[in-house]
Amino acid sequence: MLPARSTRTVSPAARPRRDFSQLRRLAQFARPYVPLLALGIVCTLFSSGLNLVFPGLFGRLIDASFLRVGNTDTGPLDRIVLLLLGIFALSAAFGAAQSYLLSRMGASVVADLRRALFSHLLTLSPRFFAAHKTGDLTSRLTADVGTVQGVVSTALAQLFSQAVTLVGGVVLLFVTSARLSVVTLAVIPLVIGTAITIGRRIRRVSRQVQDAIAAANANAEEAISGVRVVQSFTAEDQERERYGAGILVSFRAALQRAQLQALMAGVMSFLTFGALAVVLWYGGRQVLSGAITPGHLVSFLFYALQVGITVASLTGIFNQFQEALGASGRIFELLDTRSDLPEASRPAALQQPEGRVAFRDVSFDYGDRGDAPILSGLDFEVPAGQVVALVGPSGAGKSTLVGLIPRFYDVTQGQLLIDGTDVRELALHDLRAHVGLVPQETLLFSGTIHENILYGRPGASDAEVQQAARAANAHDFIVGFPDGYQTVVGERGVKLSGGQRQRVAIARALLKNPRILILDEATSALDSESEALVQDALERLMVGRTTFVIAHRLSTIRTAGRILVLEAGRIIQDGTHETLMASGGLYRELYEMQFRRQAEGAAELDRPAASLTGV
Ligand SMILES: Nc1ncnc2c1ncn2[C@@H]1O[C@H](COP(=O)(O)OP(=O)(O)OP(=O)(O)O)[C@@H](O)[C@H]1O
Repeated sequence: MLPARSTRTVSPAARPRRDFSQLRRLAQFARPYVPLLALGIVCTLFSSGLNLVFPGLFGRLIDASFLRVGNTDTGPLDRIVLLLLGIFALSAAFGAAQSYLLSRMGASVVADLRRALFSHLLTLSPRFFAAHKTGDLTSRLTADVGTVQGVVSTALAQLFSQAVTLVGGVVLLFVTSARLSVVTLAVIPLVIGTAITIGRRIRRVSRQVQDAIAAANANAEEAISGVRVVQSFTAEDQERERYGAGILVSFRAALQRAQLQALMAGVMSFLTFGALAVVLWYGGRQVLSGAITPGHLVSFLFYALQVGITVASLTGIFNQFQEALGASGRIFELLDTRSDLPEASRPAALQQPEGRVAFRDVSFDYGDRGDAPILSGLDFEVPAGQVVALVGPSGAGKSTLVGLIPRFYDVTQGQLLIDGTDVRELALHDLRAHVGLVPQETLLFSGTIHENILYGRPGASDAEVQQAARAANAHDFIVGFPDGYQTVVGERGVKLSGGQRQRVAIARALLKNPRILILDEATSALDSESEALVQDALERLMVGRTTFVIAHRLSTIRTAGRILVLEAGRIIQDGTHETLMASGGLYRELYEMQFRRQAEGAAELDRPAASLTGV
């Protein structure tokens, strides 16, 4: 949730300005579709203009027929009805064209808005995603943008046609009978006043509804993606309650909104039809006194009805706009969020880096805890091509350290240099193009194995994909599937085993061919054959690259060119396996503990993770 989002207060003077700027921003999204909009407006003018003709014709129809009882000449009546039919047909055709054109514009604007929002989300940093729940973000992409869509397409179309009808209707009211018009229009300030007062409250509550739905969505998203954990802890009731509580909040807010909308509709309806009754009474007296004909009164009533319906539906549209302003506020809030990883205005070039990495007196904290920094005083240099194993207790800061290299976070103090250039001076895209990442929890995207490997370098040939898969020891198991490389892996790769997923991820990294590699070795159980295949693939992947391994396996640690031992965010030992074993200290302790466990053959404990990085 964004901090203080729903409780933010806006001074009354600031609100209209903000509303206006939001509308202007929405309008900017509509700019490419101005021709469509213009054509839509022309159709609206015709369709609504034609609709304004018929009350006048109705009046003439009355005077030409009902008041001439006994007259056998039906010519005038026939002509008027034919004219009416023609007008209705034309108006319907223009109305349909208008509806299509403006809806098309709305759908286009909304598609652009969704694309812009998603594309912007992808530029935001891990810090942002750590602070926002996925469900809340997807809710903005779906529910909020959907609300805006309603307005941009249908409500906008209605707004134009109602505006034309309103202006035209009022003019024609005066033409038909100025006196009656004054009586009718006296009610309009009341209508507008009500619309503004209640509308404002509707908007506030609408935002509460959207906020509550987003929060509930976020819970649902977590529970669904972690459904195995939920089920294994038989925590279904707890999750039901949590989601139910969120939905209750949104339900209550929605009820409040419905009450306000109902109140608005009721008041509007009474004001409109009450005014009509008054007109009927006053107009009837004028007909009786012979001041106007019955046809005139009928025309007037139709115009008044049109104007009344228009005013009432305009207030409905006004409501919709209020809702959409609430939703677009939430959308623009996201679009306005800037990444906390500023891009250099003139980035240094990084075409074919060697892959030297240097930490210069680096300190780092996540900025959310006031106490000691997570990393402090890191000062070391890794020559190109060296394999560095990071070892240390859980929470020592190993993952945090490697996360600084692709700039998921910026150092709080000091400098991180690649080939002598501060990473903050490089274009983020260039930097990351040269850094490969094989995380512990391999994430594959739903799609085929081929697509997942190709992710490493879109545009690579089939032969290159296969070559990478072979080097990653993945080719054999892939061709063993009936669909081979076209096998669909399921969401997050669930249809593959842990070891298979890792090897696909290694193939993906091989295809990317980065100069710098970050490897978080998996701690999850792999049988020894699978582990040997993964290990073999990893060794091939590391060749010739500067590699940082968060090492859990004895074999990796022994063969690493260098070992850095981290404790509480500081490097306390730096050397090779042999030198560190010789000098004693934390490394030897961790190593011996693990070795002992392995020697004891304790099946559950013999995984290196338990001792070298997990104590
Ligand atoms: N996104 C985050 N926001 C705030 N604090 C974090 C974040 N990620 C990690 N931390 C904190 O930073 C510290 C170091 O965590 P880190 O994940 O780097 O340790 P680690 O050595 O990799 O541990 P492990 O071996 O258990 O994975 C921990 O105290 C952790 O709580």
